[in-house]
Amino acid sequence: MRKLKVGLLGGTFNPVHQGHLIIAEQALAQLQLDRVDFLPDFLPPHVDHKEAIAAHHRVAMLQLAIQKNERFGLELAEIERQGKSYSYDTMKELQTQHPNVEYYFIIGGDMVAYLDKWYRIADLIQLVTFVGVNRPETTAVSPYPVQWIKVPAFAVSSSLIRTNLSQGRAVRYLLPDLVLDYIKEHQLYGTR
Ligand SMILES: Nc1ncnc2c1ncn2[C@@H]1O[C@H](COP(=O)(O)OP(=O)(O)OP(=O)(O)O)[C@@H](O)[C@H]1O
Ligand SMILES: O=C(O)c1ccc[n+]([C@@H]2O[C@H](COP(=O)([O-])O)[C@@H](O)[C@H]2O)c1
Repeated sequence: MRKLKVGLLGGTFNPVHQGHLIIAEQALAQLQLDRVDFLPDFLPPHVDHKEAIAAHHRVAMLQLAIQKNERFGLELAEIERQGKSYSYDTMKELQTQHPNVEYYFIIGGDMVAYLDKWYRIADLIQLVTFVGVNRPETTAVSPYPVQWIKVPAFAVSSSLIRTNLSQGRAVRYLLPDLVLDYIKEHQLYGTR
């Protein structure tokens, strides 16, 4: 039986934005995946501290953002496990639970250079295929077996959205309308 090909887009999603949706859809189409699951972290595994709003808000916004795409899903393993969200721990758990699934872990092209800093990277590359999101004009290289996809650059980030929101600047169309409505309704990121 053919294994199911599932993409995972891991991140903090603080908040989710169009850049995330664009790369998930491109990975789905270019690699002919069956599904892409968004994987929100509980605590980002970086050495430097990264603040994020409560997980239930980040998850609620993700649900609103993906609800119209039947091939997008949510993977809540890291939220349920709590603690630091090391990808190795997550993939070990998911592979054990779903042995009939082949996982593709989607990461921004800039992050590929830092893969050697990831927790148990040598073991992790046995569990997933990394998908590097590259810009059309650049060449992609890595000592690790990364499968590259080319996606037009859309330079939005969650930090930019948080900054704009807190300073009353425009963010419409940088993220889905429903997510922006949720942010305003719950007065997140300094909105009122
Ligand atoms: N505009 C974008 N284009 C391509 N990849 C992106 C973009 N924004 C985020 N990503 C990738 O999506 C994944 C999850 O990102 P994350 O949730 O940390 O969002 P972020 O916008 O990078 O957040 P922050 O600005 O808070 O650091 C990462 O692999 C990141 O590289
Ligand atoms: O496991 C690690 O050591 C590790 C180090 C850096 C990043 N990651 C994962 O990579 C994904 C994107 O990270 P970030 O910080 O860009 O949101 C997210 O799922 C993180 O858990 C994982």
